[in-house]
Amino acid sequence: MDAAAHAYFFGGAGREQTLAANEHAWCKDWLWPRVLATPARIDTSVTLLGRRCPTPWLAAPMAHLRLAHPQAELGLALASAAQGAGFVLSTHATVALEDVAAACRSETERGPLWFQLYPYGEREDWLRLAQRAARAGFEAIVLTVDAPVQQVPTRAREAGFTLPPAWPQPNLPAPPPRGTLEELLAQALHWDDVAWLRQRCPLPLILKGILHPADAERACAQSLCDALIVSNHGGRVLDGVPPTATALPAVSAAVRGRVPILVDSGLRYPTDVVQARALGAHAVLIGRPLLVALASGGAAAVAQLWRRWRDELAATLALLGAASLDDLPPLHTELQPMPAPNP
Ligand SMILES: Cc1cc2nc3c(=O)[nH]c(=O)nc-3n(C[C@H](O)[C@H](O)[C@H](O)COP(=O)(O)O)c2cc1C
Ligand SMILES: O=C(O)C(=O)c1ccccc1
Repeated sequence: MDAAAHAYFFGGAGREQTLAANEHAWCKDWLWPRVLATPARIDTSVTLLGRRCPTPWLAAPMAHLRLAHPQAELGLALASAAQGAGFVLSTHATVALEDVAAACRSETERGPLWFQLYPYGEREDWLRLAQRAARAGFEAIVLTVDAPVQQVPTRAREAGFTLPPAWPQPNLPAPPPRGTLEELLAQALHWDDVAWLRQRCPLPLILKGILHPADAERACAQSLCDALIVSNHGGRVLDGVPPTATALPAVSAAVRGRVPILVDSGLRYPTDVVQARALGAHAVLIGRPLLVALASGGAAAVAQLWRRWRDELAATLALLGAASLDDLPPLHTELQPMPAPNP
């Protein structure tokens, strides 16, 4: 991949403080292992929106994957489906959503297949695209709400990143705003737009990009979503916002079990998934590690990554004495330093 594309994929907003903090924040609480308690069998599955998922992770929606590898979104989706991982297709994908759904259909042990929606154009344009995704076989719409205004990552700007001419983007609801601030502000989504879409959307609606517990409370109180994703967009939108590991417990407390919570940004090891789970998330999305795999070896490398993650998650659970993710104790109570037991 060329240097400018690399800067686009791996960069963040501003001075990349949030980008850096995301990864570190997953290692704040210690995992307390249990000995002589190894389960005979480990189950890595979770239940999400009434569906059994073989693994607790999905590939995060990422734009323009053809820049990373010619197999692009098709390779990432197929390898994910084959390894029991979920996949979220970006509005800015370089492959038609129908082709992605068709490629995944024959995988029997696949994870959830969701479509990420950027609400360009008019409300009817968003709805038409959601209906198209439903017809193709997608199982939910992920509405990204955290990036009404977004700039190209600092290092990508410095590297002069631009998309090649005639770049394929077959799933746009309408032409995206060209990028003047006035245009972006005028097109920004508001709560009443979410309510409008939710009433008409043929699929479960998931809000992506919640960090503030008050926003989570509002989404739940007004029944505006079927699930929400705690995300800071991998540190790409507003530098200086908290890492998601910091926001997650507060969001989880605000949600009070009303909807399932997913989280992304900075998860790099299966142990981070255990931390996320213990802090209140039901499942996670993984972004850039999959880009590394896709760019280095296409679908085969992605499949290898997911297999390694599943093995490592199973090993982690075994060492914690948990037979499944449902069997884990909550981190912040049981795994904080505890008073020494009486001798
Ligand atoms: C290159 C790139 C493109 C992205 N494109 C989108 C997108 O089109 N839609 C979206 O909702 N999020 C997009 N994201 C954000 C990811 O879905 C996700 O929130 C983030 O990458 C997770 O953090 P991680 O990369 O640290 O795992 C993108 C992220 C990257 C790195
Ligand atoms: O780069 C991104 O993170 C992203 O979400 C995006 C937004 C608009 C166009 C392409 C990607």
